[in-house]
Amino acid sequence: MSRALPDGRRRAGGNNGAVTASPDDPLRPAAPAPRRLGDLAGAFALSPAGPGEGWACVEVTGVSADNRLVRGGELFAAHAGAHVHGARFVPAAVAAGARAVLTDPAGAELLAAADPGVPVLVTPDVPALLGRLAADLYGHPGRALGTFAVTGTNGKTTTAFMVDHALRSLGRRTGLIGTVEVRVGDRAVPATLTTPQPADLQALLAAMVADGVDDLVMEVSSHALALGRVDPLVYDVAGFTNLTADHLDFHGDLEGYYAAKASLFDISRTGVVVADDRWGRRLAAETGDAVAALTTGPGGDWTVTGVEADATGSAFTLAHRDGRSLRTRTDLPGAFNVANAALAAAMVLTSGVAPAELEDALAGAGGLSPQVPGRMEQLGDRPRVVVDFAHNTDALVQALAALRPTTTGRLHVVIGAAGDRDRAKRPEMGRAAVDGADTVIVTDDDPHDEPAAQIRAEVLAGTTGAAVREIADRAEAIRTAVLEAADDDTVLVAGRGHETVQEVAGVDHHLDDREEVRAALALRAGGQHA
Ligand SMILES: CC(=O)N[C@H]1[C@@H](OP(=O)(O)OP(=O)(O)OC[C@H]2O[C@@H](n3ccc(=O)[nH]c3=O)[C@H](O)[C@@H]2O)O[C@H](CO)[C@@H](O)[C@@H]1O[C@H](C)C(=O)N[C@@H](C)C(=O)N[C@H](CCC(=O)O)C(=O)O
Ligand SMILES: Nc1ncnc2c1ncn2[C@@H]1O[C@H](COP(=O)(O)OP(=O)(O)OP(=O)(O)O)[C@@H](O)[C@H]1O
Repeated sequence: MSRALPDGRRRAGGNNGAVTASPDDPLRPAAPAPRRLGDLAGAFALSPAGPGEGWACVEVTGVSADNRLVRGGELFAAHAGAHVHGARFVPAAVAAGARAVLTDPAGAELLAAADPGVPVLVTPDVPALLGRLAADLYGHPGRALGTFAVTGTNGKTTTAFMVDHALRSLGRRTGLIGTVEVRVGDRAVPATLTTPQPADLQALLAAMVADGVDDLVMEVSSHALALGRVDPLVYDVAGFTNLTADHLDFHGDLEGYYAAKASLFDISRTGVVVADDRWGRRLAAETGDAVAALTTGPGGDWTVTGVEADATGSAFTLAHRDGRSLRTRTDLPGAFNVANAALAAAMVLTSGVAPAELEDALAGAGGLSPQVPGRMEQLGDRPRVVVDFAHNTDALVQALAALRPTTTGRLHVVIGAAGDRDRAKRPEMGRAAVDGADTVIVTDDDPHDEPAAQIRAEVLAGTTGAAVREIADRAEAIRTAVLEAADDDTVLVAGRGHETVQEVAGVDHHLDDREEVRAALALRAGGQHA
C-alpha cells in the first residue's frame, strides 16, 4: 500500500524483498546487505588507523555503538561518552563478532596499545556521523515509511499512541517508538530511551520496513534533538504538544529547551503545533505555512469546539479554517487529553487523510482511546485509583485538575521526585500536590545516587499543612493511601506510570506502581485493613 505524501512524493510501502525481519529480535533486520569498508570510507571520509592491507574489502552488515548489542559481521562504533570511551569495549565487541571498528582519534590512541585484530577506521566526530552512516548501511529505511513525530514536554507518549491508533484504525501497519515501548507491527518490546541512539534507530527502521510497516510514529525527545540522534530522518508530519519547565539540568534554561524542541520542525515537511501556551504560539509564528496552529479555544488554524465531557472522557469537534472538520471522542480523562487527541487527529489529517474517512475509522475503533500504560490508567473504582506518569509540575497540576471534577469524595495524591536531576522542580511539585489534592503522601521515586531523604525534604519544602505525610517506602505509601481512602475518593499515584524498576544507588529494584495498587486493592477487598 502506498499513498501520496504532503509533498506529492510517493513511497514504497512494506517489504521490498531486500531485507527480512529478524524472527528473534524485532529491533533489528535479519539480513542487511553487506557493505565494503572501502565504499563506506570513500562515502564518509573515514581514514584507516594503520597501514594494514585488505581492510577496504572487509564487509560489514550493520553498525552498533554498544558492544552488548553487537551482532556478528557488524561495525562497532566506539565513541566518547559522558562516562567512558566506547573504545574500551572493542575487545568485547570483537568477541561478539564485530568485523571492524569506527572510532575517533582518542579511541584510535586507546586502541594503539593492543591490536584489536580487525580494521579500525577513524573520523573526528563519530556521533555526528553515526546516524547518516547507519542510514546508508541499512538503505535509508526512513524514506520507505510515512513518518510522524511528536515532541513537547508532556503528552508525547499519549499523542503518539493516539496517532498510532488512528493510523491502525485506517488499516495501516505501524511502527511505534517511545518511552513505554517499541513496537514493530504486532511485536512490542519495552523501551530503554524515549528516542533510541542513532545506530539503533536506523536498525529499528530497517526492521520496520522489513516487517511491512507503512507508517512510523515516534516520540522525539529534546535530548535526542539536541544530540542529533534522529539525523538524517526527515518527518512527513511533526506535532508539538506544549512546553513547561523540565530537563533544565540538560538544556540550561527554557530558551535552550525550546530551541531543541523547535528544531524538530526544521527536519519535518509539515506539522501541527498546539498553540495554547506562549511557546506553542511562538513556534507557530516562527514556522512556515506548512505548519498549522491548533488551539483548544479560538484563534488557531485548527480549533477544538463542542467539547462534551462525561464520566469516561470527552467528545469534541476538530475544525480547520478551510472547512475540513470531524467529530470524535477520547475516553482518556481530562482537558489535556482533548488537546492530545485533537493534535493526533490533526496530524493524521495533515498527512492527507480525508476527515470523513478518519471520522468513520475512529467511530469503528472507539475514538482516540488507546490503552496507554501508566497514563491516567485507572485500576480501581471504589475508591478510584489512577496511576499516572506525571513527574513534572505541569503534568501533576493537569492530572489533579482532570480528576477533581469527577471525584465525589476526596482526592489523595502519592508523589515523589527523581534524584540527580532538576532539583528546582521538587518544591514546585510539592506545592502543586497540596494545591490540587486534599491529602498528600510524599514518598520515594528513583533516588539514583542522591540521598532519598534529601529529595523528599526538598519536595516537602513546597508543602504546608497537616494533610501532608512522609512515607519513604513507595509500596507502603501506595498501600496506605489506598487503604485509607473512602469508597467515593480518588487516589492518584503520580510520577512513575509504566516504570517497573526503581534505581537506588546504582541498584535496580523491581517496583511497579500498578502491581502495588492492585495488591493494596486486593488487601482492601479482603477486609484485611483496619
Ligand atoms: C545524555 C545521554 O544521552 N546519555 C546516553 C549516552 O550515555 P553516555 O554518553 O554517558 O555513554 P557512556 O555510558 O559514557 O558510554 C559511551 C559509549 O560506550 C558504549 N558502551 C558503554 C558501556 C558498555 O558496557 N558498552 C558500551 O559499548 C555506549 O553505548 C556509548 O556508545 O549513551 C548511553 C548508551 O546509549 C545512554 O544510555 C545514555 O542515556 C542515559 C541513560 C540517559 O539518561 N539519557 C536520558 C537523558 C535521555 O536521553 N532521555 C531522553 C528522554 C527524556 C524525557 O523526555 O524524559 C530520551 O530520549 O530517552
Ligand atoms: N497535553 C498535556 N498537557 C499537560 N500534561 C499532560 C498532557 N498530556 C499528558 N500529560 C501529563 O503528563 C504525563 C506524561 O504524559 P505522556 O507520557 O503522554 O507525556 P510524555 O511527553 O511522553 O512524557 P515523558 O517525555 O516524560 O515520557 C501524563 O501522565 C499526564 O499526567
